[in-house]
Amino acid sequence: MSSFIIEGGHRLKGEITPQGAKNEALQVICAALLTEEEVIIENVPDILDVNNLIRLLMAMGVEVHKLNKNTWSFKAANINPEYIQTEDFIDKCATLRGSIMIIGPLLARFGRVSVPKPGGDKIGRRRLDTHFNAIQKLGAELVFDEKNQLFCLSADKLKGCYILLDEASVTGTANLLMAAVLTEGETIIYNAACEPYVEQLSKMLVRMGAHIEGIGSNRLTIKGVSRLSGCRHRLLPDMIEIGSFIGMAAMTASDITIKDVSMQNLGIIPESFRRLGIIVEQQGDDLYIPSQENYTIESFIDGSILTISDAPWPGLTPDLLSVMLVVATKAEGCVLIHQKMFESRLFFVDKLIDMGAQIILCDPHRATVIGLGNRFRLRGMTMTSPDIRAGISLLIAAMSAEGKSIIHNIDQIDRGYENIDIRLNQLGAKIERIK
Ligand SMILES: CC(=O)N[C@H]1[C@@H](OP(=O)(O)OP(=O)(O)OC[C@H]2O[C@@H](n3ccc(=O)[nH]c3=O)[C@H](O)[C@@H]2O)O[C@H](CO)[C@@H](O)[C@@H]1O
Ligand SMILES: C=C(OP(=O)(O)O)C(=O)O
Repeated sequence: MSSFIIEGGHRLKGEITPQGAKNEALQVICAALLTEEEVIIENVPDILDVNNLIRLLMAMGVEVHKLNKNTWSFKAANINPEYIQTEDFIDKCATLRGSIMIIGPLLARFGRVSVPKPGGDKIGRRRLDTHFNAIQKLGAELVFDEKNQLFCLSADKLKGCYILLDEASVTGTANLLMAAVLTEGETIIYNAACEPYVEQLSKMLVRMGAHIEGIGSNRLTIKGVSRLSGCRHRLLPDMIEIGSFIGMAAMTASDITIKDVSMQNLGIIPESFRRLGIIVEQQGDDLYIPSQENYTIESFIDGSILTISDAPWPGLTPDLLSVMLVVATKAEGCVLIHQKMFESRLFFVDKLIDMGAQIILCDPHRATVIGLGNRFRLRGMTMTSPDIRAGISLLIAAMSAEGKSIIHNIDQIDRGYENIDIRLNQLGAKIERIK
């Protein structure tokens, strides 16, 4: 496992361009399985999760070519049905959460698929009922092979119907949508996740020949077609990386411009950082974060302590709460961070407490941060990254801390941030990668 050695206290200056979005990449790469024709995807981030998914598709028999640094071509004309039964397939699926989204396309195209519990962050229970309950409504049969912990789905024929999701699951919506576009008849998905990445997937599917109405809303109406064609698709910038850079700039009192952020797809993210007192200026489609010595957390209008909590889109993404929590440790004022969706994502605060931050972990979902402003600087420390977003948050903490820090298990960061050490060092950070 690799580690980062970070020398804290360096301010960053300059411009940084966000990578293509990890969570969109995982959806649209799976969508390439829906057609025998070539699908070209641009702006693909060079990160562990995406590379693992590409490796999985290659092993399945998909013809894959890297056309240039961030552009890939996929042709799923000859998928090997036997490989999908092998241990190697199961092991590869288990490396990432996104692998669950091969179910919809493979079931719709080949009538059967078996997958293990997917990998991804260990941030609490991550059930898949929404995926399987919905796909069963389309007519698939589900058998859970307890001994091998495999979900086995089969269907002679899928048939469109009305489906009300029990929760607006992002990967669940994507999976069902990908099955529905090749399913006979009309499928209505209500309580669909409607974040920009699902919207992007829908637009891509329409370019491939699918009929989808209600794109961008939580009610999608799909009229199934018998085949889809190839297409070209470009990923949006990664909103979680953009948010991470905003937080990093604030914590290190840096002056940075985040280029080409696709402002209309950031939703409530810039405003949420503003509530922590951070100046986030829109300049065309860039975000400028000026160097700030101090920032003060707002209170609610009635004077009570601010709460920042996650909610399905257009609410605030849960993937940025760890970053916001770290940012609050250096602010003036108090905030309650309420992580509603995941139950084990806040445990990393013990490391921040060891660094000197004042945080009360109220329960697995809530932490109160008492910002210390400039009265105290975090101390550098040795720590291990438990998950992707805790990882980037600890990196931000280490960059602002006094002295040296070491972060182990940085695979967790590499899962979602492309060459983060190299890109941040170009702006003035001092991060060394050791194998
Ligand atoms: C590969 C990928 O795209 N991963 C993202 C995707 O995961 P993923 O699609 O796995 O997450 P889901 O949207 O299914 O749900 C995430 C968690 O939130 C809970 N939940 C969800 C919806 C809801 O209305 N109420 C509710 O409580 C679920 O029970 C679950 O514990 O969406 C999550 C929520 O934005 C993000 O954190 C992940 O980064
Ligand atoms: C939770 C995340 O990823 P995954 O769903 O892939 O585990 C994340 O990106 O923050």
